[in-house]
Amino acid sequence: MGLVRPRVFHDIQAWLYSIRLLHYPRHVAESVEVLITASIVPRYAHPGDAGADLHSAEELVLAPGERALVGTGVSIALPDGYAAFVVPRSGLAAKHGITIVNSPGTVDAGYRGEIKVSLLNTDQTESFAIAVGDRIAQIIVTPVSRAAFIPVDRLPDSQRGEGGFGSTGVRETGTGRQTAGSPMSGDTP
Ligand SMILES: O=c1ccn([C@H]2C[C@H](O)[C@@H](COP(=O)(O)OP(=O)(O)OP(=O)(O)O)O2)c(=O)[nH]1
Repeated sequence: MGLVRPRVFHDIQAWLYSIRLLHYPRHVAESVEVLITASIVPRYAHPGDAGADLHSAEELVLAPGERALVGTGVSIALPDGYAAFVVPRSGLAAKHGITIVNSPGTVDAGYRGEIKVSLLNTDQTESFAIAVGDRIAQIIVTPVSRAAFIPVDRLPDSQRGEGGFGSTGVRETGTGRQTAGSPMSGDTP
């Protein structure tokens, strides 16, 4: 069982990390080699970033509410047991309402075609112009398990049971306030 330390201990520890008297534990994840053909090779902007930026290979304008499948000029060969996920950039989403229709887009290990991004302009009034080379999305490469699905008549019990789709509400419980969730099958009353 882990040692339970008071909150003040962790606050002091965080301060020692910030003034570099203690070294924050570093976990250097193993990197994986991914063969690529690309007009612009995706790049991680900072150490520790999960996603590498994908660039547009096309020039286009997305009108308000419009979507388009945009080429990136990138094709990859992932090792078996890996997948890549194409996900939105938070800055484009927050500033311009640009998102990805099928986020996360799944790139299979066996796919050798060009990676494309299904961009959507959710802004109701502003068009969004994209130039060749603009960073339009990011790609996350990660190991994936392949499931062996085993049909059974009954699933084992669990604490969550069938509760889902907002069954725990929105507000923190234990504050004496009513949570905002609506009862769903599997909820406790
Ligand atoms: O955002 C995405 C999503 C997918 N793909 C590519 C890679 C992926 O391996 C392939 C097929 O994707 P998916 O399996 O999601 O598409 P599908 O609609 O099920 O088509 P398919 O019948 O070809 O599998 O398309 C992209 O380039 N960008």
